[in-house]
Amino acid sequence: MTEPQLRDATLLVYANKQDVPGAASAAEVSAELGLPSLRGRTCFLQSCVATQGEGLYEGLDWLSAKLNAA
Ligand SMILES: Nc1nc2c(ncn2[C@@H]2O[C@H](COP(=O)(O)OP(=O)(O)OP(=O)(O)O)[C@@H](O)[C@H]2O)c(=O)[nH]1
Repeated sequence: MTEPQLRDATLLVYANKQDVPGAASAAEVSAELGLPSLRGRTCFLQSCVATQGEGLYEGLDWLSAKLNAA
């Protein structure tokens, strides 16, 4: 995401399997990916439990809003 060619990219990251004991938290995933240090980039990390559908639409709603605004 730091590459100049990706300056207009929109990135949605799912931190999945939040129901699994010991799963990396959303904050841990974000830190591991270096998202907090990204400047001037459009990205969002959504925690989710894919098998139960939790968090999926929230992430897609964010993505949809960003793409519609672009
Ligand atoms: N408990 C739990 N299991 C999940 C979740 N999402 C996916 N799984 C399970 O994880 C297994 C692997 O799912 P895949 O869709 O094959 O994902 P993958 O990327 O190929 O494999 P992984 O790296 O294990 O996620 C399947 O048994 C899924 O049912 C979740 O949110 N919670």
